[in-house]
Order: sequence, then C-alpha cells, then structure tokens
Amino acid sequence: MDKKEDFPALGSLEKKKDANQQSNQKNKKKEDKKEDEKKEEVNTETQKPVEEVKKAKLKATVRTFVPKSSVPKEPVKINYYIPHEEPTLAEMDYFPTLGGPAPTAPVVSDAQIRHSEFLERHELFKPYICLIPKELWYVPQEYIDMYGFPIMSLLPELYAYLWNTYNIFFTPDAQWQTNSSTVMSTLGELWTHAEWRDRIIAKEQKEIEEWEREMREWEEENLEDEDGVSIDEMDSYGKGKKNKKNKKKKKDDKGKRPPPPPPKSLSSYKRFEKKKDETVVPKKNIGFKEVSEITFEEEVVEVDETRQPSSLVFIGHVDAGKSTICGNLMFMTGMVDERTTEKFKQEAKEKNRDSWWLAYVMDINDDEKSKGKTVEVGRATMETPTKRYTIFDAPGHKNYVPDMIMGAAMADVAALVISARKGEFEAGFERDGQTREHAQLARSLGVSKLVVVVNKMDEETVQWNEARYNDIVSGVTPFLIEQCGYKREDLIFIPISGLNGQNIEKLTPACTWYQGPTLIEILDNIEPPKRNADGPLRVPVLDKMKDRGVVAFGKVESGVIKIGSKLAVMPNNLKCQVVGIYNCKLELVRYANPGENIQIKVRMIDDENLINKGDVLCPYDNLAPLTDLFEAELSILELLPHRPIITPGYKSMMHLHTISDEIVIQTLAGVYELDGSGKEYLKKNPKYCKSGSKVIVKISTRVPVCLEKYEFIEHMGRFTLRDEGRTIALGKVLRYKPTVVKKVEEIPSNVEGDQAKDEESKTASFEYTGSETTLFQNEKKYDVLVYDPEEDTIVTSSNAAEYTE
Ligand SMILES: Nc1nc2c(ncn2[C@@H]2O[C@H](COP(=O)(O)OP(=O)(O)OP(=O)(O)O)[C@@H](O)[C@H]2O)c(=O)[nH]1
Repeated sequence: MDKKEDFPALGSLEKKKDANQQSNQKNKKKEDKKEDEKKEEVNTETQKPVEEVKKAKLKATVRTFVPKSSVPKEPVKINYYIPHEEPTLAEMDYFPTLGGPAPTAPVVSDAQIRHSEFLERHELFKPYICLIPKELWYVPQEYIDMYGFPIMSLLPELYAYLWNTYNIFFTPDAQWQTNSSTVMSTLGELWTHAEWRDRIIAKEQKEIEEWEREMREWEEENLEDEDGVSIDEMDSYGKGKKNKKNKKKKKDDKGKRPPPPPPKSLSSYKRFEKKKDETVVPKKNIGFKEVSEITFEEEVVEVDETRQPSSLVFIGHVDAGKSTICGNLMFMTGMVDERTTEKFKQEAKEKNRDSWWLAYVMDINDDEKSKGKTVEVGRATMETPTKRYTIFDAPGHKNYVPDMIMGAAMADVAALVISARKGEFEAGFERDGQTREHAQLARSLGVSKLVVVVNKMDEETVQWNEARYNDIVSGVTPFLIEQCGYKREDLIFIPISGLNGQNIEKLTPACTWYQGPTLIEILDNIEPPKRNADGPLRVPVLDKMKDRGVVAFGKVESGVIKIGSKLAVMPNNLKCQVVGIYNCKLELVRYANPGENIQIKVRMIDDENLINKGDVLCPYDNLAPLTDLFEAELSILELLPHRPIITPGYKSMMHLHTISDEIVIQTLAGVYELDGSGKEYLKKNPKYCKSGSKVIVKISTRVPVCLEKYEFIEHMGRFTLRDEGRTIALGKVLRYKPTVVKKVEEIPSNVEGDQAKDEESKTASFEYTGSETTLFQNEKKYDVLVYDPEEDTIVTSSNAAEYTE
C-alpha cells in the first residue's frame, strides 16, 4: 500500500522526516535487516501465520523512524481521550482525540473547540487544539481487544515524526515515557486508518441494509388502501378472499408496532446536534418551578443600571481611623439622616468618647446582627451620582485578620488607612503591624487599585505637615510595589482628616499643598475590574441566615443571577432555586450583575445549615469545579523564623474567596531561579523553597473545595496561605484535578411535596473520588477522568495516570 497516496497529509511529514532518516539510514538498514532475519527465524521456528509476520515487519519499519540515540530531555504531553463507544464515520469527525503540534493545520470543527474548552475547563489537559487530520490516525487492534472499543491513535509515521521533531510520544496506559522500547511496544499491532475506515464502512453498510429491509417490511404492514389491503396485495386482490384474510390476521397479530429505529450510523451524528438543545432545556425534573410561579412578598425594585456597583474595603492598622472615615463618607453622601446622627453623637457622649460617634455609623448593622446576620465585617452602602458602593470596614486588630480577608475578598477597591499621628504610622508599619499585612492580603485577594489614605492629618502632632505626609508616602511606596506587587499607577495617595471630613468631599484650605482630587472623586474615578456577565454564574457564599426562608450572602463573581435561577450549592450539590435577590440597600430586585454584593433567598433548602461560608452557588447544570488537589504558583513572602523553608508536607491555612481551611503542600514541582544572564527559568523538583521565592506547587485540601483557575475567574483562583497568624504566601491556581460529582438522579415529575423533598435529599448527595491517602504516596496514581460527550460531563474515573506532565 502506498501510504502517501492514502494519506496525502503525510507528504509534508515525509519531507521533514527525510533529513532524520538519511542520517540514520545506514544504521536503520542494518537494524531492519537484523530485525527481519530475526522475524524470519521466528517464523520458521514457530510456523506463525503470515499475518503475524507482516505485522512484525511493520513494527520493524516503524522502528526505523525512531532514533535510538536521542532520549528527550523533557517529554511533551500529547493529550487524548477515549471515545465513549465505537465511533461511526460521522462521529469520527467529532473526536478531537489527539492533540499536539503538527505540521498540517486542518479546519478545527466547532465540536472540537467545544470539547477542548470543556477539557481545559475541567483540567483534563491543556488542549493543543487538534491539528492532526483524521487520515493520520490508526486504531491498534490490541486496544479494541483490551477495552472492547477502539481508541484512536496516531499513524506510526506521524508518531515517529512527533518523536523525532518534538520528542513526543505516549503509551497505552497513558504514561508518558522517554525510551524507545516503550514506543515500540505501543505501536504493536496496528490497523491503518484505511483498514479501519473500510471496516466501519462495511459494518455501517450492513446495518443500513438491514434497517432498510426492516423499514420496507414495516411500510408494507402499514401502507394499506382504504379497504385495508396492502399495496403488495393489490395484485392478488380479488383472486381469493383467503389471501386477504391471512394478511389481516397477520396485521392484527402485530398490532401497530412502531417503525424500526434507524441504525446508530444514521442517528449518531444527530445525537450530537441534539445535545445543543438539551443544554438549554434541562431534561431533569427535580422540583424547580417556572419563574411565573414564584410569588413575591415585597415590591420588586428596578435594578439601578445608571450607577456602577463597586465594593470598597477599608483596611489598615488598628485605630488608624477606618470606621471614622466610613462614617463620615456615609454622613457626607447623605446615607445617615439627622436623627440617626444625633443618636450616635449622644451615644458616644454617654460613653465619654465624643469623637467616636462617626465610627458608630458603621455599627448600623447591629440590629441586623441581632436578627441573625453574622457578617463580622462592618458593612454599609453609599451612593454617589455615578456609583453604588458597598463599604466594608475591616477590623484592624491582628486577631481579626481572617475577617479582614473576608472583607477584602468581597472588594474591588481597597483604601489602606494610615494614621499620620506621631508614633502611630511607625507602629502600624512595623514588621508585625497590620498596615503591611493588610496591604499584602488585599493585593493577593484581587484588589488591584489601592487608595492610600493618610489620615489624622489634622492631629496635633501632624498639623497638615507636608514633610510628614511625604515621609509616609516614600516610606510605604517601595513596600507596596516590591513586596505586595502593586504597580505604581495602581497606587493613589491622599492626605485627609477622617474626623473633620477634610479632603473627603471638599479640599480643605488647611492643606494648600495638596491640590489633587478629593477622596470621593478618587473613588468615583476608579474603573471597576472587568467581570464576565456572560460567564458561568458563580457566587461564593460569605454567610447565611434564616429570614422567612434561607438567605445566602455573597458577591456575584461571574455571570448574572436572576429570580428563578436554578442553582446548586457546591460542593454538596444541593439543588435550590432563587426566589428573591436583595441588593445592598436590601431592596428586592429581579437580577444582579457580576460585582454586586447581594443576599439571595432560595427555596428547596429549608435548613440554613446546609449552606455555609465557602460554598459556591452555581447553575445546577453548570457546576462549579470541585477539587481536592490543585497546582498553583506561590509567591512566598516571609516564612516563620522557626519554619524557614517549605518542603512537601508543609501545612498551613488557605484563604480562597470565602473559604478558610487547612491545606498541605504535596509537591514542589518547580522553583523560579535566575540563570547566569539574569533570565528567569523554572528549576524542576526542588527539595525545598525559602522566603521570597516563586514556586509551582501541588496543594491538597482536607475536603473538596470549589475554585476556578486564576486565568478563568481571578477572584476564585487566587488565595493566601497563613501560618500561625502570619501571611506567608500568595498564590494563583494554575490547574486542578476535578473531583467527580455524582449525577443527580431524575425525580419523576409525579412525585410531589414532601415525597419529592425526600427523593431530593436522597439524590442530592454528592460523591467524589480521590482524597485517598494513597493518592500522594505514589504520584502516578491519579485517576484518568473520562469525558462523556453525550452528557458533557466527566463520567468516571479509572486507571492510573499522571494529571500533570
Ligand atoms: N484627630 C483625629 N482623630 C481621628 C481621625 N480619624 C479617627 N480618629 C480617632 O481615632 C480613633 C480610632 O478611630 P476608628 O475609626 O475607630 O479607628 P479604626 O481604624 O476603625 O479602628 P479599628 O476598627 O479598631 O481597627 C478614634 O478616637 C477616632 O476619633 C482623624 O482624622 N483625626
């Protein structure tokens, strides 16, 4: 068989291959000869059938493409997945199956893109979109025998080409090897694509013929004239009643049977097409209502689309004046009325703390707390002509850093409050002062813009002294840029007096040397980070309460949440439906855009303890990924003096969106180092890492957690590690090993009320694989996750394979 004729795409491969071939030609010839001789001997000795000898020869031919001398330094991973069943010709177009750099670039189909997006999202592999034309695939018979269905693979020529050019190859058990004997064993028994194709064509042809025959029979039975005589019978009509009677009897026996279903080869292609619709109209009936069936207890308010939502957190050392500034902001923007102001003033006076009345404004949520709302961070709202702010007043004391982290996790913009008062700035900026830690944490939690508010400028020891202000600015700037990672242009400085309200709304004549914008102007001018309204809905839960139904608090990180949205609470995969959305002013609205801090009232969950901080609300048919093992880039800050290095097994607390839990660093995959010319490179498998280094690590969590890749949804892919109350590292999730969630079984639509709930609680439980301690003892024991294109989900995990290269 002439391969070039059969597989035109090989032409270009052949050319490139020639160079390699020539250099090794002599050796190869010798080898071939030896190999052939060997095979001949075996043949005469064992009297093996000619077929087997042929295959052995093919093996030998393949070997000639593999240079024995070159052992690749770093094998490159080619990725593939296993088709769910024997593909038809039509389906073959749908299987990207193999990815990898290839010299030819055929058209990539929508389905291939969809699949690769799916695979990437679920971290099955980083897809090199399939550039390999299907003519270059083959199916090894041994795979068919082993799995009972074929696994598509590469033609040996392409295999050899990839090996020669890119040092790429793979083996049947999905472990990537670096020696040529493994390649040889993989190539083993093989079918060419043409043989494979012929076989399928013959099989499908047979199926279609069979179906056509059945169809003809069925039509004969059903196509009758008005007298109940079939078309075929027309010829013999009138020749004798017996015939007609017999025919009638036959028809009665069979009844009206349905037409025979078309063979898979005709329907399978359509099956993929149909899938698109199915994702829009969920087929499961698990107790969701139509939106029109949802009734409201309060008046629904139109969503304010004229003002951008913005979340602002005030951070900084204890007593820097955060609450006072927040209070004054609320007061100045008219959020607190006269009566309330008087009340707070009176209260502060009674406690002999006159100057604290503004700070009391932030305790406005006190009575909410008594109702059961337990958001530890002070929360308020304020409006300017262009923005709607949710303000978080984070506690400054170091014992409350986890609460501060919660506040910062919800915020887009942070205002770092620094007291200019003599001694206070210095105390806050010391090693253990919260100015440093808060600034670092805010950065790691996704706050990219930092307004540095130099407060208490009115104070006796300062008196609007420009030199003092400049000292503070030049003191903190290098730290913020070098150690926290802010860019110079993301830092905005302003001198104010939170107590007197100077420079907050209007510039004060007491400070003629500052002519920049006021604090409110600065805040209004900050562009909120871009969030993806078209992305999958993700709302990390900050808190919950029961108020005539279960209510969850959270910020929409991606997507749009609507009344009627059918959700799942992950990781428990509990189904629920949105019946109320309350904006930051606690008004009932129909929907909330990404970036909004909201309260979500749900039905179908009656016990508020089933929703917890750290859970994620997501569409029930597009679940947030769940994992207990992920790979991350860590920027190590300063490690503890008595634990000065990180090695595998290092335990610490992780803060990721609203999750706080213990993690273990399982492996150090690489550390970034500088080479002689000052260029950064990744040194693989370091034994340990120190303060100040940037490393790639694998991290395991105690229980599966919901997260996203940093590049997919930033706010759900960045985290902080803390040890003994000190922040030791900032991290970004690069990829994760998905944990398989059990599919929710269908509840029959006729099951109603309590029975439906019982059914739901039975079926809503989740199940995950992994988490076994053995997982980490042998790195190669990670599960292979198999993608089911029919369900658009990962259906099982089996076999052994590494998930990272
Ligand atoms: N002179 C002067 N005093 C201020 C100013 N801002 C705040 N204070 C005082 O500083 C003290 C602490 O203020 P808070 O607003 O409670 O400080 P905080 O940062 O919220 O404190 P924590 O919440 O405990 O971290 C209070 O006595 C305030 O009156 C200011 O601009 N000038």
